[in-house]
Amino acid sequence: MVEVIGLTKVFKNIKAVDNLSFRVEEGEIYGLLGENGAGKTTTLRMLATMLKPTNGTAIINGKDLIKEPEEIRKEVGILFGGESGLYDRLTARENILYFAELHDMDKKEANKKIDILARKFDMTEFIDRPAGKLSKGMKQKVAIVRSIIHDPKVMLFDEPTSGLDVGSVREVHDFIRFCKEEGKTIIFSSHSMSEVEKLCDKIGIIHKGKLIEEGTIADLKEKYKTDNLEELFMELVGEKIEV
Ligand SMILES: Nc1ncnc2c1ncn2[C@@H]1O[C@H](COP(=O)(O)OP(=O)(O)OP(=O)(O)O)[C@@H](O)[C@H]1O
Repeated sequence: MVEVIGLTKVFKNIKAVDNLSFRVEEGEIYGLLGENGAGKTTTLRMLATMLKPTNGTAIINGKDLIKEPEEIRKEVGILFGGESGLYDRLTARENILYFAELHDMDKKEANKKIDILARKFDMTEFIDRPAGKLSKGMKQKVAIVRSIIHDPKVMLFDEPTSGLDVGSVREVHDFIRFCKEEGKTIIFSSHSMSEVEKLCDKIGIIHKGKLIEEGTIADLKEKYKTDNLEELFMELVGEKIEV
């Protein structure tokens, strides 16, 4: 379970995230939807302890983000879109093992787990090849396994499909559904309502760092009397721009 409480991040004169609060239950996929610069990445980086909040906190599986960052790190996995951040000269396996070591995992155990996950995600053919020689989709699979090697209970996805082809997008979506089946708590950021609509149980619309609307797909359709959530999103965000 994740409960975000008044989370705020100020960079010099920019309030990137402004008093954000929302809650995600176990086994639920929460879609954080917003345009470029809305504050999605900053929110997820704070939840992953990669950035220190200016204010507010989050309770992740009973642990406090501010008071127990080391504990939170064990609970959380994060997958980014775009550059996968792998070391090109290391093999896919070595990249994952390096990350497993940072999480104090036993090397033998980690290797066993990599073999299981490599079979699951159809990676056995390239798991021992240098990451620099892999395609974008293959690299994203390596990043996927790296993100769950320590078996986190909470998964954060920051626009994980950006720059991928249709087949790879489907694989990432399948992985997100797999995480849900495993009972993980999932927060997924995107600027595409159709992508969020396909995957998420609940949506939070974020604009200029603030949560401006929240609900299930059915709730939002009912509230705004529309089936076209993409249009609704543009309207909500557009309205706020004019204010
Ligand atoms: N390290 C930083 N220093 C200064 N400003 C930053 C920093 N990181 C983000 N910002 C600013 O904070 C705001 C929110 O950025 P953020 O990356 O969280 O948005 P986003 O919703 O993830 O957008 P995108 O879809 O483009 O990734 C933007 O105005 C951005 O310029």
